[in-house]
Amino acid sequence: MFKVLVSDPISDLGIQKLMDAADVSVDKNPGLSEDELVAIIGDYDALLVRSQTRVTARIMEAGKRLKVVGRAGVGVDNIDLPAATQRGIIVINAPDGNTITTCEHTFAMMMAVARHIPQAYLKTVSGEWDRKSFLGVELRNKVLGVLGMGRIGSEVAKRAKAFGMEILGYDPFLTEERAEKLGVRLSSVDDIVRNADFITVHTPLTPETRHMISRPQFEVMKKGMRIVNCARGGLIDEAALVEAIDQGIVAGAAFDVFEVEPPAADHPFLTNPKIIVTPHLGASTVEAQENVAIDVSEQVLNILRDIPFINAVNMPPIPANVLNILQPYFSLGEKLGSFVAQLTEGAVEEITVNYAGELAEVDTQPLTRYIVRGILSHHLGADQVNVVNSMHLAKERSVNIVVQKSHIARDFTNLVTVSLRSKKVERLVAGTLLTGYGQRIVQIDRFPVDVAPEGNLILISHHDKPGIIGNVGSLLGSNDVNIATMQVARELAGGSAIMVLTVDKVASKEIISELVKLPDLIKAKEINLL
Ligand SMILES: NC(=O)C1=CN([C@@H]2O[C@H](COP(=O)(O)OP(=O)(O)OC[C@H]3O[C@@H](n4cnc5c(N)ncnc54)[C@H](O)[C@@H]3O)[C@@H](O)[C@H]2O)C=CC1
Ligand SMILES: O=C(O)C(=O)COP(=O)(O)O
Repeated sequence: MFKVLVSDPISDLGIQKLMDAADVSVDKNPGLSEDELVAIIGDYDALLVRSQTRVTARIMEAGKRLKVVGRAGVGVDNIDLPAATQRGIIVINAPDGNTITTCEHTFAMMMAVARHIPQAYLKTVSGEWDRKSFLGVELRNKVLGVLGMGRIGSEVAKRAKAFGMEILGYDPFLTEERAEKLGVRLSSVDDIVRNADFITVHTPLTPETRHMISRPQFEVMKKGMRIVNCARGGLIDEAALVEAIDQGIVAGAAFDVFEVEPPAADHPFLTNPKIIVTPHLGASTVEAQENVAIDVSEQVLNILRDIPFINAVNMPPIPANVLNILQPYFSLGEKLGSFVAQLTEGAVEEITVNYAGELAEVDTQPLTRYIVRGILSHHLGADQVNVVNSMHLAKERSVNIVVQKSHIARDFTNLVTVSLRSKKVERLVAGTLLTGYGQRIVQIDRFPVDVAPEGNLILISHHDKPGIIGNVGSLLGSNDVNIATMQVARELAGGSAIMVLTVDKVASKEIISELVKLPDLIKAKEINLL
């Protein structure tokens, strides 16, 4: 039974799929402190959070069973990603489900700050009919600067057009072509800062974006501009904003997010009449909360059930066209890695992967992660290594990874060859997918073979002499080990040869040492690919 802890308020409807799963039990326990989480996290396989829970390295260290942290939303700045990667904890988010909701909140904030709605509301409900203090401005014909033209920024731009605004956009990934499609003028930060009547920020908080709007930017802004932050506290320098309001540069600001959340009781924003605030409500609609919870629950369920996943925050994304080519090879790659690791004696120093055929045309890094996972799992334990941390663990152990590519794959469409070098030996295995036959190992060291990489295998090296096959068969038979398939390969008649057997049950160590005593048999090694 997998145990999932939900430590922030997450939509019940959205996590229904998890709650209904027969193999999952869900505990909802929002609002725990770090110490309280550290005390209980050891029992859980998955943790579901929003932005409130800070998932620290301490929590992850205590989460000995923790496989996945699911963020029901976009921002993962509350999760220690390097610590997660190091421990092989997969971090996933739900980036699409709250885009429209957050965009609409941004618009609500922009209109509220243009028309002083919260301030007017407060006066009206207090019994004062004040129609003089709240003269607003129209959005029509105003210049809106959008910093960060990703999902939310682009949706804001689309809606701003309908309001008759002129839009300047900046994003390192915004192309001229896309800007034109969105009806946005591609601009620089400086352009936007100097010319906008309204600025809205929609970037993540990174060392580069931290205080992207600070004193030097406020100094050159149009007098009377208004600014909105429904992305992340810290993008706009809070102290510099208060100064810019005092200097009459900024006429109004609308903030949904703060550098420290919740803000201290004496935070200057809370008493400034020109600043309106909401408590990080950007994603808080029924629809968005259901969407993100559904997305994250599905992914968490797949990860817990070991169904290959394609996207994680702590792993580079795989484009769909590349995934189509690579995905069928993920399981084969892992098995080839495991196979060659079981053959190799001594500490692995170098892994060489050769991709031949169509595979050579695409970015094969995701497949390499599976191969390395297969190799390292043999030594470190399958529960310790996954595709998120496999490369990191190899690097940590100074294992050199060499990737080679060639367009010619002998007679196959694709061929994946994995060699391992240790101080003692160099071993090699190659595999492919054959239409109608599935996964095949087609080469072991220098011997061509045709073996399905599954189940219990015994690899025997021997001299090519008559009687060997019979002797091996009789010994295994007399020990009640049934041979399902057998392959023999040799270099030259009478030279060195190998035999690969698939057996129905694991042959004990004693049987393997009996095999080695047979005449002309050099080595026998059991390989498990379950
Ligand atoms: N207030 C709230 O409740 C919510 C806040 N958010 C936050 O909103 C922000 C945007 O979210 P999405 O649009 O979904 O993310 P996104 O990843 O689709 O867009 C972010 C964009 O920022 C751009 N960017 C990065 N560095 C930049 C820079 N120096 N200058 C300009 N652009 C830069 C990126 O290229 C990307 O296109 C995130 O910080 C997210 O955490 C998201 C949902 C709800
Ligand atoms: O999705 C995001 O990045 C958000 O900031 C939303 O945060 P929340 O899930 O409402 O705590």
